[in-house]
Amino acid sequence: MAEGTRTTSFPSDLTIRTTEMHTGGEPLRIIESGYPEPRGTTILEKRNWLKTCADEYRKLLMFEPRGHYDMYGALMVSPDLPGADLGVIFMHNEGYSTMCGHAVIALGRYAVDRRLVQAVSPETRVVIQCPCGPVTAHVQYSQGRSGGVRFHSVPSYVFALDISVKVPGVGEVVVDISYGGAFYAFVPAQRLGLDLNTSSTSSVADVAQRVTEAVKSTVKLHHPDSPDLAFLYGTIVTDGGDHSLGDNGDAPTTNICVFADKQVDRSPTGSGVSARVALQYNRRVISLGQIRHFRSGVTGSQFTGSALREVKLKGAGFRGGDVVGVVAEVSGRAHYTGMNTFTVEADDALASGFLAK
Ligand SMILES: O=C(O)[C@H]1NCC[C@@H]1O
Repeated sequence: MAEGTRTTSFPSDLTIRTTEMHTGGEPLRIIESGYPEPRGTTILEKRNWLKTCADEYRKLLMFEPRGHYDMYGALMVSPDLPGADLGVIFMHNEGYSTMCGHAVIALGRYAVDRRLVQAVSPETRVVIQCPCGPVTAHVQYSQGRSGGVRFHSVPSYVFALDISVKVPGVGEVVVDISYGGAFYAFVPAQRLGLDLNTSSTSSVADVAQRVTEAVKSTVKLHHPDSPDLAFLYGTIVTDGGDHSLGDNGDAPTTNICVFADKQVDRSPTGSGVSARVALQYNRRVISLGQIRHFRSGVTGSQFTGSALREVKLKGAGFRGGDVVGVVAEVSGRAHYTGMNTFTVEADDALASGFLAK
C-alpha cells in the first residue's frame, strides 16, 4: 500500500478523548467523546452494533500506534436496566468482552470522581450495567477522595469440572470451566509443564492460548440468558489454588489470565477471580465469607475474593441442568495514568492500526 493513501473513513475532524487508568497494572482506556454512538435498545444489541458497524474505531484505539497488543478499553453507553447508573461496553485486541472486573474497579472510581453518581462517604454505590448484567461497585470515598473498590458481579458458577482436552504440544489436559460474567478454562500450571514463578509470561500465554483453542473445539458452552454470552473468553493458569488452600492457607493464590487473542492480563482478573471463587466454593476449598487473596503472576498485584451467598441458576449447567452458583465479592484498587486526545490525519496509511506482536 502506498504511503499516503487514505485507507479509512474516519471523519477528517475526528477527535476522541479518553481518560487512562490502570487496575493492578492492567490498562483501561475510558472513551469519553468522539466515538460513534452504538445503536440498539439492549446493551447486547449495542455490543453487536459496534462489532458489525464500528469495529475500525476499536482498532484505532486498541491497536498501535495509539494502543498496543494488550490494550483494554471501555465505552460508556446509556444503560437499559432500571436502577443502573451507567452502561459499559468493553473492548480488547480481538473484540468485545462480556465482563471485566478490572474495568469495573476503575470505572467505579471514575464515576465517583466525575460525579456521574452522587459521592457518599464512606462508600458510594455505583451500579454498572455490563453486557453480562448489572454489577454493583462500592467505592471507598472519604475527605473528597475515592479509593479502593469492591464489587458484586452477576452470579458466578461452575459450568463443568474435570474436562479432558487434547492440547497440541502438551497432550491430554484436565481443565475446569467456570463463569464469572465470562467463561474461562482453569488449569494448574503444573499440568502444562509450567511454573508461575519461573516460566516466562510469553510461554504461559502461548500454552494457555492452545488450551483455549482446545477447549473451544471440545466443549459447547451455553448461557441461559443469551447465546451472546456463551463463548470461552480465555484460560487462566493457576498455581493449583482452586484445589486446595496450599501449605499456608493465608498466602495469595497466583494466576495468569490469557484472554481474547492471546492477550495477557496484568491484573489478577476480576471476572476470573469471581469464577475462581465459584470454583473454590464448589470444591469446598473456601466457605461462605472466607476472604482469599488472588495475585497476578505478571505484576504481583492483588485482588481479594470471597463467596457471599449461594444462588440457584436454572439451566446453566453443562448439560442444561440447574446449578448452585455464588455471588462473589471482589476488591482491588485502580489509579489514573493520564488523559489523551486522539486524532487521525487524512493521509495516514496506518490510521486503521496494526499489531506488531
Ligand atoms: O479483570 C477482568 O475481569 C478483565 N481484565 C482483562 C480481562 C478481563 O476482562
